[in-house]
Amino acid sequence: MTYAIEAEGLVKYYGNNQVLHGLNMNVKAGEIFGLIGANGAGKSTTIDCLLGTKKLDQGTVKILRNSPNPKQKSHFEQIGVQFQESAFQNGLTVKEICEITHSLYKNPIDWRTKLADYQLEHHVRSSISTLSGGERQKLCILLATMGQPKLLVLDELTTGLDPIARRQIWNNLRRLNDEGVTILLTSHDMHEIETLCDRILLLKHGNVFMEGTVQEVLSKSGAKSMDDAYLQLTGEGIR
Ligand SMILES: Nc1ncnc2c1ncn2[C@@H]1O[C@H](COP(=O)(O)OP(=O)(O)OP(=O)(O)O)[C@@H](O)[C@H]1O
Repeated sequence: MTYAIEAEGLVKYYGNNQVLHGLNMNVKAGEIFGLIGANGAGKSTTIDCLLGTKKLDQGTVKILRNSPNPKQKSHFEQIGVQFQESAFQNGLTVKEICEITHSLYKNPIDWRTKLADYQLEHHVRSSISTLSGGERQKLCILLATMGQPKLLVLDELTTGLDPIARRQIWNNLRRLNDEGVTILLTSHDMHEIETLCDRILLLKHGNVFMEGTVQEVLSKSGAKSMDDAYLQLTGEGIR
């Protein structure tokens, strides 16, 4: 079995607040893996620790068989990342940010041919600040794929996207996955998780609460949908 990510015993504190409590997590090469959990469960922190953009207090991570090191260009070129809030420099146009990102990689995609996949072809000369939230989100995902990554990491993938845009993104991700790209994503949209993910890990208070295929999680919970399974498993019913 080849793993794209192997993480063992992850511990992370912010000051005195322990956010990850010895988390173990493996993502198989070629799968779409969903990290789910309530607000504050530690999903973004986990992703940061896996990527090495935040320092672990304890534990080990192998990502594409190496220790995470965002400064090691040849390794990091293989990992495409879309963070929750992408900071764009003020005033840049779509074309400019694409050209800048393109120049960072050894084997970049021809981004102009991909704009239509993200419904951005009419926005090439638009300033990023004038894009809608959903358009900006799509641009983030396009930029994350610029270097032809082996692993794509997407934090809150389709937040703010309308149902059509969401499906367009899902199709794009499936296509990338069919081409061999491993995908790690977080989402609060259980329908999205059910539709896309081969396996999921439910994080609760910084530890594994449950993991398995969507089918396994559904049958363990006895629920018919991931939405119901999520509410039942976490016991976080609506009051
Ligand atoms: N830089 C930070 N400094 C201090 N505490 C932090 C920091 N970042 C996150 N936290 C805390 O760590 C906990 C986990 O946060 P994290 O962002 O990892 O959760 P999450 O599961 O991604 O949440 P959400 O679904 O709301 O995005 C939260 O209690 C949060 O307040």
